[in-house]
Amino acid sequence: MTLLQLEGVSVRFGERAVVDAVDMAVAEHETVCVLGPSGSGKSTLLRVVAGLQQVSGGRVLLGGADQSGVPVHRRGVGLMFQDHQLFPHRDVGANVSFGLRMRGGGGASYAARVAELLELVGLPGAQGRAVASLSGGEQQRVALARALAPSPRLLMLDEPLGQLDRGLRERLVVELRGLFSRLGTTVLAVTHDQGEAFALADRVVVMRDGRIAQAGTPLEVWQRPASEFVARFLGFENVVPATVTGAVAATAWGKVPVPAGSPEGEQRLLIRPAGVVLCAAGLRCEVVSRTFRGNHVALLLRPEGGPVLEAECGLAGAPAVGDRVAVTFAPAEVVVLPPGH
Ligand SMILES: Nc1ncnc2c1ncn2[C@@H]1O[C@H](COP(=O)(O)OP(=O)(O)OP(=O)(O)O)[C@@H](O)[C@H]1O
Repeated sequence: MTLLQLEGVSVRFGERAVVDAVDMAVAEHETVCVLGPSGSGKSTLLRVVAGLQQVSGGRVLLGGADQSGVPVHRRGVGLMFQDHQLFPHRDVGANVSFGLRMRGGGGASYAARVAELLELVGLPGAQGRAVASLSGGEQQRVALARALAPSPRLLMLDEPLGQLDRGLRERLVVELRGLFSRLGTTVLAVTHDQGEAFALADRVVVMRDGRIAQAGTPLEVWQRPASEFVARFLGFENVVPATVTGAVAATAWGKVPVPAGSPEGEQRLLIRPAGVVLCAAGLRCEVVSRTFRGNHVALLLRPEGGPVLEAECGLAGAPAVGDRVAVTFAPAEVVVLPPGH
């Protein structure tokens, strides 16, 4: 069942279309992350769904009902912003119950519900704590409890973990995913951090200049970026012009095998770092840098021809900076990118 449907939604500020004829759907119980560089229109899209931003064209439907003219508080959506917007002078309990008061209802039941929500977000018994005494991560949990309090049919998160340090973000993202799947929450999140989006989402939507550049599962988008823009946005740097003939592409790095059925002719080629394989004989390179990344080593190589290459190798036997190595290319990690963009 589709919960949220955007049909040709546009938002123009003056001449400029910040959101440009976007079609998008979010199914019930699904988590969709909108991903894109700063200024690509992500927040504007969320604001449209929430009813905080008028559309210049198109429709927003929630549960099949057109939302034009429906005010924010009648849409049944929960919002959590980057700067969590907690009331600094109220305690945790008051901040969470604010979410319930907005909806109205019995005061007596608040205490039990607040306790339940704090339990849910991993802050049991924190009702009486001052907001100012909480760490950034704890404040984020309170903001989440507040957003979840009225049981919104759609929870919207804008850069939910934006200000937290990386370690904490990685932990919270796993917790959030578990929580949303337990609660069956439908989530629309926006972030510019692809790691966060990929960890959280069932489906990601990559935006560029107000348009959807690609939509798909994290795996689909990661494995088959639809354009050079998406590939580079995901952090892939090994992209070069190539002439594809059959199963081989001629590039500045020499001949590179491509997957069977790849389009022929003048193309752009992406080689994921895992596809740049150290070997005894092949394209000769010098190791410019190496970075430990937990379970592998990321290498930057300067080949004898062509631009620098990003490669990956195992921890054991990783070459040192300045070493001379040779590489070949694994076709499974090579993608012929569609032209344009
Ligand atoms: N009220 C407004 N009036 C004019 N321009 C606006 C307004 N709101 C947003 N914009 C512009 O629209 C563009 C998209 O903004 P938006 O906040 O949606 O992008 P974003 O992808 O969420 O970026 P970020 O990741 O930096 O938050 C930006 O260039 C912004 O300056």
